[in-house]
Amino acid sequence: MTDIPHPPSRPHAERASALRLRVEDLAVARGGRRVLAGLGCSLSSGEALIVTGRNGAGKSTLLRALAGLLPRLSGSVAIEGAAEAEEPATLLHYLAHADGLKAPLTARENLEFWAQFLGEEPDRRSLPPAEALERVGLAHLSETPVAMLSAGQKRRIALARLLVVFRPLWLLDEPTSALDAASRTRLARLMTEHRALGGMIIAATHEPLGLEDARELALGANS
Ligand SMILES: Nc1ncnc2c1ncn2[C@@H]1O[C@H](COP(=O)(O)OP(=O)(O)OP(=O)(O)O)[C@@H](O)[C@H]1O
Repeated sequence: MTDIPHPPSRPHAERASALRLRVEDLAVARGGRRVLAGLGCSLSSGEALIVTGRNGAGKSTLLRALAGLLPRLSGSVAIEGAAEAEEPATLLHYLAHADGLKAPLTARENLEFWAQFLGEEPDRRSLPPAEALERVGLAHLSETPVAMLSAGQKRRIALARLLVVFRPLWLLDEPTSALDAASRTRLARLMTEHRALGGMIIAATHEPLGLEDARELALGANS
């Protein structure tokens, strides 16, 4: 077990509970073709939004645009209630299709890397890497190089990354990909806990995620 103390509470933690994501008239193109147009939605602390639609409908495109990884043709994405100094990118985690892990490093080392890389604002809701691994049921693989893990185990470490630095907005692209039934149950619990801490979740999925009271944004009618 890694002995890393919980970081102290900071004002950042208090502000997060009053945040609101507001998306207005968003348009995004991929490969020169308009994929999303006139899209609007809003999300407050504790709320979740499920993004659905057929293959190619634009779910990943939406998440990438919200994460600031794709330029907008038009429209706006704002996180209201954040301090001026806080860039939107520092208020969110983006879980992509790729797990973004360093194969030669152990599960624990990967999480320690992310905790140092992302953890510029200590928050009492951030978990030490060892505890984050426990929460995804991988404490026993803490010292195993990621290169030796299965697809589902890697996905669970990528999910543990969300826990080592608290960020209010989770953007999850098919988060259950490669997860077995027990891991899906754990993920549902983690999402419920994140919402209870004042977090917001937008998840693109083809499957039920066990997110209670989540609203749905169905893409694809005109794409
Ligand atoms: N890198 C890219 N370059 C050009 N076009 C792309 C690129 N990635 C996706 N697209 C196109 O953008 C559109 C939306 O793709 P996107 O990946 O957002 O769909 P999706 O709803 O997430 O699909 P899936 O359910 O298959 O994951 C598709 O028509 C796709 O062909």
